Order: sequence, then C-alpha cells, then structure tokens
Amino acid sequence: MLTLKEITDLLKENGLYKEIIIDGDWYYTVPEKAARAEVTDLSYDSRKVSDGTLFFCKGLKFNPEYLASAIKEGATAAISELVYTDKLDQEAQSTPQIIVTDVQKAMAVIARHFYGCPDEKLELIGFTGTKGKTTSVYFTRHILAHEFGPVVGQFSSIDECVDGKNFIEAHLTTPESLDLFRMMKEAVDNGMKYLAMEVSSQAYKKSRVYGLHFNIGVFLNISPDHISPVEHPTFDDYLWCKSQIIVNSDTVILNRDMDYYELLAQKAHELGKKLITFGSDESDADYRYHGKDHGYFDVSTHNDNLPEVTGEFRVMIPGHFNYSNALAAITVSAQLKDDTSDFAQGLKETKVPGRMEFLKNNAGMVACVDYAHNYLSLSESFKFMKHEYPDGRLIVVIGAAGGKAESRRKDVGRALSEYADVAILTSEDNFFEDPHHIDETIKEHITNPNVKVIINVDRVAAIKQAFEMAKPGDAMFMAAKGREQFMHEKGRDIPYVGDYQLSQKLMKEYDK
Ligand SMILES: CC(=O)N[C@H]1[C@@H](OP(=O)(O)OP(=O)(O)OC[C@H]2O[C@@H](n3ccc(=O)[nH]c3=O)[C@H](O)[C@@H]2O)O[C@H](CO)[C@@H](O)[C@@H]1O[C@H](C)C(=O)N[C@@H](C)C(=O)N[C@H](CCC(=O)O)C(=O)O
Ligand SMILES: Nc1ncnc2c1ncn2[C@@H]1O[C@H](COP(=O)(O)OP(=O)(O)OP(=O)(O)O)[C@@H](O)[C@H]1O
Repeated sequence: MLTLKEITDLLKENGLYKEIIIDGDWYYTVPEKAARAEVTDLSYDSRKVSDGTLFFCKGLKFNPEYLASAIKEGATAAISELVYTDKLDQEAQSTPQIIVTDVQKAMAVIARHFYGCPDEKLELIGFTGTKGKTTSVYFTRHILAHEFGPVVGQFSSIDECVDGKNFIEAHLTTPESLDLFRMMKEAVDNGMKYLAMEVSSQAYKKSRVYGLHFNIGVFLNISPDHISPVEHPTFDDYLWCKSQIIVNSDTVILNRDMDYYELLAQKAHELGKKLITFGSDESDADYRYHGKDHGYFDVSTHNDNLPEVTGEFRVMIPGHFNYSNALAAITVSAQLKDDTSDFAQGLKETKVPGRMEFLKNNAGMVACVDYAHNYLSLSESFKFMKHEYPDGRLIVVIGAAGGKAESRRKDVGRALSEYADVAILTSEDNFFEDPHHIDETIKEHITNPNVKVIINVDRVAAIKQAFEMAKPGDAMFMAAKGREQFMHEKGRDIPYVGDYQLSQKLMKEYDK
C-alpha cells in the first residue's frame, strides 16, 4: 500500500511530477484529504481496475473513455501525461489526476516501490542482443538451477517463471514495468534468489526497465532489426537503447566477436564497469570456445583474474551460434559460482521450445522448426541447414510481421536468395497488414532467380505444401513461429495450431 502523498513524493524525487488536479483545481502540494488516500493496487488496464487502484493512462491507443471507466470502477487516482479534465463528467473529476512528464517512467518508479523494491533481493542477470536472448536465458537458468536448486526465475519471450518450476506464457520479451516488478515480488516471495531475464531494446525505449539495476548485464550481438515507425526510427536508436544495459549493470559481459564491440567496450570502460568478454577461439576474449561437431565445444579461460572454466561442453540445440549463446551463459554462471565442474550437466539438459527443433520420420523427411526471423538468425540457421543437409533442397516456409520491423522483408528476401531452393511465403503475425502485400514485398527482394517462390498466405496450407513437395534428402525449415499457438491478427491473438505441432502431425502422416 502507498498513499497518494508517498506516490507524489516519489514522483517529485524522480523529477517526474507536474501537478495534481482535483475537481478542476490544480495543485502542486497534494490537498490533505487526497494525500491520505490509499493505493492498494496498480493497473494500466481499465478492465482490471477495482476500488483502491491507481490507474495509469498510457499507450498509443489510449482512449480517455478508459479513464472514465477506471474511475467508475473505483480508481483512487489516475496518472497521465495529458490533462483529461474536459473529457470527464463532473463527478469523475473529483478523482485526483496526477500529471507527470513521462507516464512510462512514473509507472516503473511507482511499481518498483509499490512492490517493495524486489529487484534488490534478487541476483539479476539481463540479456540483450538481436538474437540469442531467449536461448541464453534458458541456458543460464538450467546451469544455475543445476547448481543452486529451484531458486532461479526467468522472464523470457516464451515464458515467465517466478517459482523455479511453473512456466506461464509470455506476451512481451520484457514485460511492462508494472508486471515486471509484480512478478519480481512474486519471485522473491517464492524464495527465488536469481532471475535471468531478456531485456529488449523496446524495454529501454518504453522505460519498462527504468530504474532497474542488473548485477550482470550481457550484450550478445547486434544487427539491424526492429526499425519501424512503432519501434526504433533508426539503427542508431536501436543500438543506443540496447546499450543502456551497460549503463545499468555492475558487471558487463560482451561478445568479443560482435559488431560495434569497440564502441560498447569503450562505454563500459568509461562508466567504470567490470568488463568480461567471451568469444570464439579466434578472438582475444577472456573466455573462448572452440566449436566441434554434434554440439560439442571446448572452453578455455585467458584471464587469470577471472574464475577459470576449462573443458568440453555440449549443447543439445543445433546451430553453431549456440556455442556462443552457451558460452555467454557459462560466463555469467562462472561469476556466480567458482566451481564450474557441473555446468556441463545443466547446459546439456537445456531445451528451448521452438528453437532449432528437428523432426524426422522413417520416410527420410526432415523439418526444422525455428524462431529465426531476421537476417542474422536466418542466415546463420540456413547456413547450418545447408551444412547438415548438403545434398537436397532447402524448402523454407516463411513470412514477416506486419506493421513493424519493415526492413525485415528485404532481409528475409536476401537470406532466401543466399541459401534457399524453395521459398513458400506465407503469413506470420500480420497485425493490420495484408499478408499478400507483405509476401509480395519479400518476393521483390528475392534476387536469386534459382529460388522457386510460392505465395500461400494460409500458413497451415503452406506447411502442408512443403511436406507435399519434400523429397528424400530435402530439408524443410519453418521460420519465425516456433511453438507459438497464436497469430497476431487485427489487434487480436487468433488461435493457431503451431508450426511444431503441425509439423509433428504431418511427419507421422507421411511416415512409412
Ligand atoms: C510499441 C509498444 O511497445 N507497444 C506495447 C505497449 O502498447 P501501448 O503502451 O502503446 O498500449 P496500447 O496497446 O496502445 O493500449 C493503450 C492502453 O490502453 C489500455 N486499455 C485498453 C483497452 C481498454 O479497454 N482499457 C484500457 O485501459 C491498455 O491496457 C494500454 O495500456 O504496451 C502494451 C501492453 O501494455 C503492449 O502490448 C504493446 O506491445 C505491442 C503489442 C508490441 O508488439 N510490442 C513490440 C514492438 C515489443 O515491445 N517487442 C519487444 C521485443 C523486441 C525484440 O524481440 O527484441 C518486447 O519487449 O516484447
Ligand atoms: N547468437 C545467435 N546468432 C544468430 N542467430 C541466433 C543466435 N542465437 C539464436 N539465433 C537464431 O535466432 C532464433 C531466435 O533465438 P532466440 O529466441 O534465442 O533469440 P531472441 O534474441 O530471444 O529473439 P527474439 O528477440 O526474436 O525473441 C533462433 O531460433 C535461431 O535461429
């Protein structure tokens, strides 16, 4: 519980407070009666408001009717950047409206205190990067849980875990600050000691992690992505947002092989951060991997001031990039536990739903279901497929999201041109866009005339088509949806069977 006085004081301390409006009158000092009002819950969704809730008016699609409805449901007060007095009837105007300079930051600051600063009671590990966040979080949780028991929580784009054993489907890579701090409190209440979480560039852009301090922050890689009117206007903005993890972490772990390494290392140095690097054995990283076949790789340590990790490890998720993701997780874990002898076990047990999952049958059919959807991940995954299945065709079922990351359409076309033999272009998360238009744009960017291009916007039919045309030796690749069982379509989540689930069924049907 917080009083309105405590809330406005917090906002003042953080330079976010402007004024409070009650019955059309504007105040800087909160009037006595309002100051004592108690906030017993927080919400940014009018449909979840009840007596005692502090309601946050936020979002691109925010409508003042939501505020009126929140007040009707019993909101104690509302917080917004805009003044909505003229949109409310006389009675509703008696509910205090706190006006702030930035509602997203206000929400983070208030949520953190409302939930008792749970971040201070957890060893927080944040992962950012264009690709590999989810996989690295999974690797880290498995290694740490193997070492310390079920005291490791996880926030990933697939699922969230606040008790070390139960997993709830996630809707964002990094939750809204309000949900983030609420779940952190639950994690603390459940006895969690560690939390491994993904930190998207949007999380910094939208202040979802405002005021959040990481014990360890990892930057995995960077490549142009998420550039669109609703995400980042430029690559520079995307990189800058991601680089905020350096500012907000005690120990910074950087991939020595990544683009812009020097820039990020300079930033870490100037900010006085402890910098640790990992990379391939061709780099001068502190921790290095040497990739072998079948998921095996060796690790060596090249800095006497750091805990030593040596020996052979194995990952059960295909793709050479997973050596790098795994070493990131090993590097993190080695800073938390000196004896690293058991790390290999935790790592080996890690599976990530919908990431490089292979399905095969007795008819010699092979399908890989994966989440790759930008140039970096597609080109790496396709390269791996070509290496593993050099004799047949690579048949790819793929689309691109509507309404965001528009540059991906060109990148998908480029990756297909470089590696695919057959491209079946279909729907992904279309949002409000016509999938035909998205697929035509991808097609325009497939410059290699040897790629057979088919457009089939019905994703189920497209996957069936891949199975129908696959011959022994060919490999199918279903991109971008993994095991997800919904499609974002016109503002709603439409149920979808799932690439993995459908492919599994078809594998059985085609089995001999
Ligand atoms: C651009 C962006 O960050 N958008 C997110 C943001 O939306 P928003 O704040 O603009 O809110 P909105 O959807 O316009 O809705 C307005 C507000 O009205 C409220 N409302 C709505 C209806 C009602 O009856 N009453 C009511 O109060 C809603 O609760 C909301 O607070 O907050 C919403 C939840 O509060 C998110 O669902 C939404 O994510 C959208 C769907 C999204 O796709 N975001 C992507 C770009 C994203 O954030 N991706 C990154 C991953 C990137 C990566 O892979 O690296 C992520 O972290 O997930
Ligand atoms: N280090 C890497 N480099 C290139 N591609 C990668 C790397 N790690 C994973 N991938 C590819 O990217 C896909 C997504 O991986 P993962 O979910 O771990 O990344 P992510 O950063 O969480 O992605 P997103 O931001 O899209 O949720 C994988 O299925 C794989 O194809």
